[in-house]
Amino acid sequence: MTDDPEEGMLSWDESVFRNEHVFEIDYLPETFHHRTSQMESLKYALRPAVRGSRPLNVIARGPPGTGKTTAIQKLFTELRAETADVRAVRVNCQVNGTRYSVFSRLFEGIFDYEPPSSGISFKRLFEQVTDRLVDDEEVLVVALDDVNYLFYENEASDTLYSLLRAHEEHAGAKIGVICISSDLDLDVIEELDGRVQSVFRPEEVYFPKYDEGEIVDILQERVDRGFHDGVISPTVLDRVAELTAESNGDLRVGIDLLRRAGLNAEMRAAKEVSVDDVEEAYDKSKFVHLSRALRGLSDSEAALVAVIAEHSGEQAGEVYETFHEQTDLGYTRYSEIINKLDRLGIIDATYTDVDGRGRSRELTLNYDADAVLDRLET
Ligand SMILES: Nc1ncnc2c1ncn2[C@@H]1O[C@H](COP(=O)(O)OP(=O)(O)OP(=O)(O)O)[C@@H](O)[C@H]1O
Repeated sequence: MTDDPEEGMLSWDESVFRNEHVFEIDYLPETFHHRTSQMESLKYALRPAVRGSRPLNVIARGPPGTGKTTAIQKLFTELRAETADVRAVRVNCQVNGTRYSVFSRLFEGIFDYEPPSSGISFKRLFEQVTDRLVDDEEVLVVALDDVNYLFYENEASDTLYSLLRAHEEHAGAKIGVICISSDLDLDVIEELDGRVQSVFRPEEVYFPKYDEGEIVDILQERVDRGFHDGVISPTVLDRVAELTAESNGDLRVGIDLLRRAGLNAEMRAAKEVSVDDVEEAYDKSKFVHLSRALRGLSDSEAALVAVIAEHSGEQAGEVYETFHEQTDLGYTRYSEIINKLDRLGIIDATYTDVDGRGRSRELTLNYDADAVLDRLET
């Protein structure tokens, strides 16, 4: 025992973290446990590409934070290492929500530079992509990540039609498509046009929620890489896993919790993370899904979220007046945005009977208004 009050405290140049980078959003984990069968199914679908044939199409579905993107990234890295004759390109549809921008990203993935910003027609963009594939005898594997966003923008059928029928326009073009969706209410096949349904016969790969034991396993690995020994006790890790499981099993919550709890411990100059550090961190970490959904919104969509935050529980007609004053947008666009926000789970838009005026939609915010407004500002 010592009376030194500094005992057990972090000094200025010390950190609880061994490698904070492993908690960042774009960190690709080296080990990927509990996804063996999904990886096998995806490999089975992509195997023909390695032999120079068109791969099988795939729909990968599962709730947020269950490893879908990670699986594709790992697979694409392996594919690229295996052969130079396959181009594997992942397109983030939350950011590229139209057929044109999806093809711009494919162009970039194939040519390694962006298409001319002066704007070329879609037809020209499409031709350049397919010409190059045929000339170089390359197979293209496209992962449409967060494909649900293409559906919200009514761009899904056109995009898939162009990809899946590319060989009809340009003989010899070989393209396989992996659609990744975290919207479990979206029936991808059902919502496509008949002309697309007839050519899109995907293999289905499901990513279930991780259970608490699996979460502990996966996070233990992150803890070992990210923190110094003894910083996270088993009790603390169990609490992190419990809170992650409560947040729909979204692993992003657990990873964010570990990082924030580590920062909280450092704030106290403590060498160990306590359960209180975790509880405090959870006030912010529980909103990672919300933050991600808000980040992908356009200005007018974000404007409507802000209006609904101030008018939660009101009828769509009343909310429209405020929205229209602020943005000058018409009712059709307004309705489209409501549908998108509803499908993203940011709001609930439910039909109710209004006295004497028939049925109208009531708009309710699904999150705490201050939490939403804070995140819209940053
Ligand atoms: N089995 C696993 N092992 C290690 N890390 C994992 C595993 N599964 C997921 N992760 C981590 O969890 C986070 C979320 O994973 P990922 O982005 O792959 O989920 P997703 O299913 O694509 O989510 P969304 O549908 O919201 O896009 C990432 O940081 C990823 O590194």
